[in-house]
Amino acid sequence: MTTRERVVLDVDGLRMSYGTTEILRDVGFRVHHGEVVCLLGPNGAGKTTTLEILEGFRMRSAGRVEVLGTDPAQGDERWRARLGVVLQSWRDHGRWRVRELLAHLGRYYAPYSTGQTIRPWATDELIEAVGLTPHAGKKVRMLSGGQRRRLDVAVGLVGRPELLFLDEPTAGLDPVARREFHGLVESLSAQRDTTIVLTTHDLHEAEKLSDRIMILDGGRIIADGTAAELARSIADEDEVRWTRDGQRYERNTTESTKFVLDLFRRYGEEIGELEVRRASLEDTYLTLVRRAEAGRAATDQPDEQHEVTR
Ligand SMILES: Nc1ncnc2c1ncn2[C@@H]1O[C@H](COP(=O)(O)OP(=O)(O)OP(=O)(O)O)[C@@H](O)[C@H]1O
Repeated sequence: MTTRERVVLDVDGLRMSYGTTEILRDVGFRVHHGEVVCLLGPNGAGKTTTLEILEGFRMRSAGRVEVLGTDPAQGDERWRARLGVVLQSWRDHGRWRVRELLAHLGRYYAPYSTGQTIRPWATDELIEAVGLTPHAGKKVRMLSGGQRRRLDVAVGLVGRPELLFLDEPTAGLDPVARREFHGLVESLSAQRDTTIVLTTHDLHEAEKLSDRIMILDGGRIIADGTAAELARSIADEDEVRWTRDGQRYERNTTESTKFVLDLFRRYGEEIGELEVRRASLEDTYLTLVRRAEAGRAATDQPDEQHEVTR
């Protein structure tokens, strides 16, 4: 078995209720070593709940969950040290300075170093990787929102995790910070050592970063595949548009590459303004969620919600 085939996350029949409200009804998926998987879904679909269950922070109502071969409900410190978590909400360490905080948190991971993975990540190197070098000596409460988010990411990475959970990691980041964060995820993913599960509402980000996209809606995974596979599931035709002799043409085809090749063979340089358009991830996402919601509309009854603490 290659490492790429190793199952890192194995979820089957996962259910979760808050009081009488069932949030997750039947969630199932697998994630393999080295994959970057993005969990999409409308507000309130249960993405954070799912991540919290996988991270061992929240107890599920039913179903089978294995994370790095362990049920998170029984995960010990050694298991936890192999995970990195970037939560949606900030847990305050306002009085700490950035470098001190990361060095302090890093010490927890030192006993879990292995021959292959030196833990923790060297503090200044990590600070550099998340673009916080100019702010390394600042108190956390003096950081801007985006700088805090970078620190959140550093906290998630300090133990050089095998499996990294990122809950809306780029919320609040400016375009430059967002681009840098994407570079960081891409470099982690290129090494194929870190498996990454992230949630985002930025579909461009999802498409750019992930090997696979899962859409959670109505308590179930309603789609699971690459962005191209999901697009094919709603429309198996691409739209080809071109101009010739000042005239505009349009054609839908399932074999756009062959079609364009034939077009050039026939008309060569007469062809101008060629465009091949596949359903975007946004088109696909909206169609799949609308379809799923339409399917449920007749049967769903709104429930009362009760707060449940961890
Ligand atoms: N502690 C809690 N007690 C009761 N209900 C909760 C609790 N936490 C979350 N919920 C409810 O569970 C549902 C799913 O919440 P969750 O935060 O998992 O969704 P999400 O998909 O991450 O949403 P978003 O995209 O808005 O972050 C929501 O309806 C939310 O109100």
